[in-house]
Amino acid sequence: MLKRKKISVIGAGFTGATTAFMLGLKELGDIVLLDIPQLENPTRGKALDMLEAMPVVGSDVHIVGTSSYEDTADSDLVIITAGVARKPGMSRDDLVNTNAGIVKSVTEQVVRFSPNTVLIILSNPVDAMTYVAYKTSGFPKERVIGQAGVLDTARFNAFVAEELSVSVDEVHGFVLGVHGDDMVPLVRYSNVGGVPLEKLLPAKRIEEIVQRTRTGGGEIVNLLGNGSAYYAPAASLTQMAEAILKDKRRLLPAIAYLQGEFGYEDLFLGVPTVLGGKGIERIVELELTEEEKAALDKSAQSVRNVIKVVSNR
Ligand SMILES: NC(=O)c1ccc[n+]([C@@H]2O[C@H](COP(=O)([O-])OP(=O)(O)OC[C@H]3O[C@@H](n4cnc5c(N)ncnc54)[C@H](O)[C@@H]3O)[C@@H](O)[C@H]2O)c1
Ligand SMILES: O=C(O)C[C@H](O)C(=O)O
Repeated sequence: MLKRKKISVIGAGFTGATTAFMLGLKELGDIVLLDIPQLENPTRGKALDMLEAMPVVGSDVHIVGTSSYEDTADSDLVIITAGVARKPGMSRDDLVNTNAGIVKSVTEQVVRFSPNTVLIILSNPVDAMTYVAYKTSGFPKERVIGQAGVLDTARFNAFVAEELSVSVDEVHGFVLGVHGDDMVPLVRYSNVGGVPLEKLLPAKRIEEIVQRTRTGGGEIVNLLGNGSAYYAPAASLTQMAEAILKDKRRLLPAIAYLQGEFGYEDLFLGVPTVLGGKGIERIVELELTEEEKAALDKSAQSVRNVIKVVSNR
């Protein structure tokens, strides 16, 4: 019999709990949901509630809630969502000091019990938090990955599908760069059923969709009033988890450590990657126009500015 995969989700708040549930629905493995000791009972309660949903959906997975890192031992994949979320009027970068401390301490505990795991980081500002997890873990670069591009691309795809009234299955966007207002939706590489997007929508409308994508997280923060998005982020984490746990080798945008790729050194940035059993199997370099490269340079600079804050702590 095949051994089930083990997935730990650290942080049992909105994104963590929703992700654990989606992982369960997709029967991707046994799940450990962890939060701080003060929230041990609610965390156990959430996990038990999810476990009781599994017979209804026909998923043979175990789900447990805990505050003890021992329960996460020997995970195949650990997803870090621990940290604070922004409120209206804040930028993701405003969270840097609080979340850097949380991500560092969480990563230390995780790697103690799961030295061979793959890490996916969600906590914001995520490009810099992925850097913190990388430095703290001492893991090889292919096993430390940040989530941004799948979500940013999903937002772009959702807006395009609505605009053209076509299936979301047909829309293939590509959003690279920082998870912030300087992200880079690559319109030239976006298509609908193989037809370049630029042939289907006027440039002005595409630019409006690009702008809405860039500020997509903030749009939800303003609507929610107290917290940030979690359904689409959880779906994005689940897609990445599936690619890794099933060694699917999907070409997805993810935050990866760059050593010369796209002309950047010692930097975590959203780029096209192949995700498979090892984590990041490879980075796919694209040919960029001068304008696209300038936009990616701006993106890289905004990540560097936040990493500087983290490095000087
Ligand atoms: N990268 C992305 O695309 C993306 C998308 C959505 C949210 N986020 C970020 O993810 C983070 C979590 O968002 P959320 O909506 O789930 O927030 P939330 O407040 O609902 O949940 C965060 C959870 O982390 C827990 N936590 C805090 N410190 C911890 C620690 N030391 N150990 C274990 N758990 C700890 C909290 O108790 C809380 O339950 C935020 O930083 C948010 O900005 C990123
Ligand atoms: O916008 C946020 O603060 C949360 C997340 O990064 C998002 O894009 O939804």
